[in-house]
Amino acid sequence: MLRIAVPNKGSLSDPACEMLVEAGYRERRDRRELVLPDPDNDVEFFFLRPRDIAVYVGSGTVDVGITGRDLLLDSGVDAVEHRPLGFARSTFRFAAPAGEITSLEQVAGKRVATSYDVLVGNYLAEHGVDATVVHLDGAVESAVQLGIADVVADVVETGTTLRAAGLSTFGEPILKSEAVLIHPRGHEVSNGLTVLDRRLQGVLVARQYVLMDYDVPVEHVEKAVAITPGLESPTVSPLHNGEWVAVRSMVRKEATNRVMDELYDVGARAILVTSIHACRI
Ligand SMILES: Nc1ncnc2c1ncn2[C@@H]1O[C@H](COP(=O)(O)OP(=O)(O)OP(=O)(O)O)[C@@H](O)[C@H]1O
Ligand SMILES: O=P(O)(O)OC[C@H]1O[C@H](OP(=O)(O)OP(=O)(O)O)[C@H](O)[C@@H]1O
Ligand SMILES: [Mg+2]
Repeated sequence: MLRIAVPNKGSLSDPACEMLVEAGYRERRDRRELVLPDPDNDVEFFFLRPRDIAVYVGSGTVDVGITGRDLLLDSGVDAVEHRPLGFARSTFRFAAPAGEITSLEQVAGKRVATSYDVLVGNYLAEHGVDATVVHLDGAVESAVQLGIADVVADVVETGTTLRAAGLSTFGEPILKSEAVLIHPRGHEVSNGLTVLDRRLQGVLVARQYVLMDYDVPVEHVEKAVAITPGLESPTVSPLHNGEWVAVRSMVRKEATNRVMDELYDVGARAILVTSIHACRI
C-alpha cells in the first residue's frame, strides 16, 4: 500500500486534496482526520504540516508526498522532486523598503528575516554574501518595520502583502516554486507511485487541454491539422458529404480562441470545444 503525505493546512492543502479527488482517490470528509485509508486504490493518506512533509518523505516513513519546492529545498532532506503539480505557484524573493536596498550585494552585513533559513542561507553563501539570517515563523513582512531585520526573504504571489508593508522586491528571484510530488532519493519507483503519478499527470493534462472538433473541406485539411497537430496526431474522419472531413484534436486551453480563429480563416466550420474530464496520456 502506497503511503502518501498530503498538506493538512495552508495554501497547498485544498488544491492538493482537489487534485487527488480528481485523480480518483477518496475524499477527506473531516479536516481533523489525519489518516485516511483508501483500500480501493491501495493507498493510505497522511495529512501532515506542509513543512514536515519533506522530512517524512526524506526519512522514508512515507513513500511519497505533496509539498512546495521551496519547502523541499529548505528542509535540506534527501528527497527529490518527481513531478511539478502546477498549483501554489509563487516566487521566493528578497524585499526591502523601497529604494533602500536594490541589489543582492547590498545585503552584505544586513539582517535578513525569513521562515526559510536553509534556502536563504544557501543562496547567500552561493553568491558570496555574508549576512545574518533571522528566523521567523511567518508574517515576515513586518520584520523591517518592527526593526528586527533590514531585509526580508519570503514567498511572493501577487505582491500584495509586500506592498502593504511598504516593501519592494530586488535582485533576481531566489526561486520559482510550485507544489511538487516528491519521493525519497535513490528510492526505486514502485508500481504504486507509477500509478499515482500517471493519474496526477492525467489531471494536469485534463486541466491544460481541451478537445476541439471541427469540419473542414478536404482541400484545406492539411492547413487545418497544421494548426491543431494534437499530441500524437489528430483524428480525421470521413463525413457523409465526401467534400468535407471531421477533425478531432487536443488543443492547449489558453490557445483555444486563437486556434478557433485560425481554423475559421482556413475554412473550418462547426468548431466545437469540449473540456476533458479525465485522461491517460
Ligand atoms: N500566497 C501564496 N501563493 C502561492 N503559494 C503560497 C502562498 N503562500 C504560501 N504558499 C506556498 O505554501 C507553502 C507554504 O506552506 P505553509 O504551511 O507556510 O502554508 P501557508 O499557505 O503559508 O499557510 P499558513 O501560513 O496558514 O500556515 C510553500 O510552498 C509556499 O510557496
Ligand atoms: O504576494 P501575496 O499574494 O501577498 O502572497 C504572499 C504571502 O502569502 C503567504 O503568507 P500567509 O498568508 O501564508 O502568511 P504567513 O506569512 O504567516 O505564512 C506568504 O508568506 C506571503 O506573506
Ligand atoms: Mg504562510
